[in-house]
Amino acid sequence: MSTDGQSVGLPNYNHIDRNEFVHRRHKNQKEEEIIVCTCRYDPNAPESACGERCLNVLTSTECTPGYCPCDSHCKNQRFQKCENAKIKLFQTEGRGWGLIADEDIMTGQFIIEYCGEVISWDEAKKRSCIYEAEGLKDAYIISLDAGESIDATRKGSLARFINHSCQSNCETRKWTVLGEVRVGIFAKQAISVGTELSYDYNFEWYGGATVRCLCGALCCSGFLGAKSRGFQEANHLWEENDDRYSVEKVPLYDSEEEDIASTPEINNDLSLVKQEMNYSSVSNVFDGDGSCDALSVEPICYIPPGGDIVKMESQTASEELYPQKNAMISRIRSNSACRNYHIDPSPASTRVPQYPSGRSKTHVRRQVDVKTIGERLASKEARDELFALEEIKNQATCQLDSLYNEIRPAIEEHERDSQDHVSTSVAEKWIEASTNKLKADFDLFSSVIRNIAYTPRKPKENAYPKREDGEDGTKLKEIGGEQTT
Ligand SMILES: C[S@@+](CC[C@H](N)C(=O)[O-])C[C@H]1O[C@@H](n2cnc3c(N)ncnc32)[C@H](O)[C@@H]1O
Repeated sequence: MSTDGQSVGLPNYNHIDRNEFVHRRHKNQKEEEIIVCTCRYDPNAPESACGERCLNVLTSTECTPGYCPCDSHCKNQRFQKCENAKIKLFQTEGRGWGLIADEDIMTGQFIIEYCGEVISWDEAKKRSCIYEAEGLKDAYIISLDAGESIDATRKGSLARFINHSCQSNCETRKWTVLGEVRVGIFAKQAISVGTELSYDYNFEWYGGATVRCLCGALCCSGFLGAKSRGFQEANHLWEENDDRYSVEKVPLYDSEEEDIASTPEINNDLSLVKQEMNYSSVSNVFDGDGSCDALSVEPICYIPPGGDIVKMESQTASEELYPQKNAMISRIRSNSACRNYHIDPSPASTRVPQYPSGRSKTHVRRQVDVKTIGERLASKEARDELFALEEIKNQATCQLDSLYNEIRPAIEEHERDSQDHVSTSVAEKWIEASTNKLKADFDLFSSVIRNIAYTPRKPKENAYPKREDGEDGTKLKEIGGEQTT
């Protein structure tokens, strides 16, 4: 990467290429936790070395060096080997620094890791207060999960300079690397050299500042976080020609403006915000993640000089403590696994319901009782045919279930991110397994019907198991009576 010779005015931060753990040590990955894929390197097929079909890739986990069967050919160690795309720092108009592609980038390509200090959530809140008090305007904290965040304010990789866009060309994804979750920036689409990189911060807005978004996209929502529920509930957005109220003053924090408190009143020509708000600075915590890439903003806290942290529950409280300023913290609403493959989630999630904990429910189907039906048929050929077809059906069901479990994280992630396409290889695998299952079902059921209709039955007394009612007619009812519980 290069800075185009423009290091003057660069923010003061330390450049790092690896996360630094502040409140704990990096996990020591135990040998039994290492997942070894089944790929075999074939010099004639480069994709064989941990490409799209690699089990680890499918679960957003990097292969562990020394354990991958493809050894040095393994292509699934992009974070570890810093296989970054060529990118360049540049100065935007009004949004501070940004990054542009310094080469053509392919869809799905890993661009760079979002590195910083890994801190606890409490520490993130504390720091955001401090940054706020120090007057820092830009937010660099992203949340990893409910307990931890990455703060790239003081130490970080170049990913910290990627700006938000409502029509982004990148996304953040979480990957497990050597036992730790890491966040990477990936291309959502092909990106030509010279194009600015951006991702959707997906701010969740809980109150406080309204920050004008300067992404310039046609579909721009006007403010950072404007699409979030919190923002929409708190700020009535006025439709064109809606003149029930005239709004004279719509104070906004514009990221271009140096001194927010001295910003003149602005007549906002985008969506008019009903209520008057104080100018405020965005506290410097944000998130970047995949899809996701959600930047959530919530009121944080105020540290009285020498005092304890006070949680700001409402704007009123914050106004008292920080006249003209509201502290906010933002976090990624991030994926647990990335979208390395794309699949329509609906059939799978319908097929395998989940407990709230995320554990799969066993999907119980009351099946046609092939054994009972077979035992009651007089013809051995008919019985053998039924049992053989039942076996094929069971195998197809097992295959589909294990495939589903294999790619479940991705499917769930896909559901959250509403991706509109899936990778061909996974889609093909899924379609093949589903088709096999449907065909096996069909073959079995049609064989049952055919044999019941055309095969002589054993005399009632020899029938097994003995039925209470002993009526042959019940068998046809059973066949048609498959139901799901
Ligand atoms: C992670 S930093 C991005 C890098 C930043 N531009 C810099 O110079 O360091 C996030 C901050 O950039 C600014 N920003 C990013 N995208 C923006 C946008 N679309 N509109 C307005 N400000 C934006 C906001 O101040 C935000 O808090």
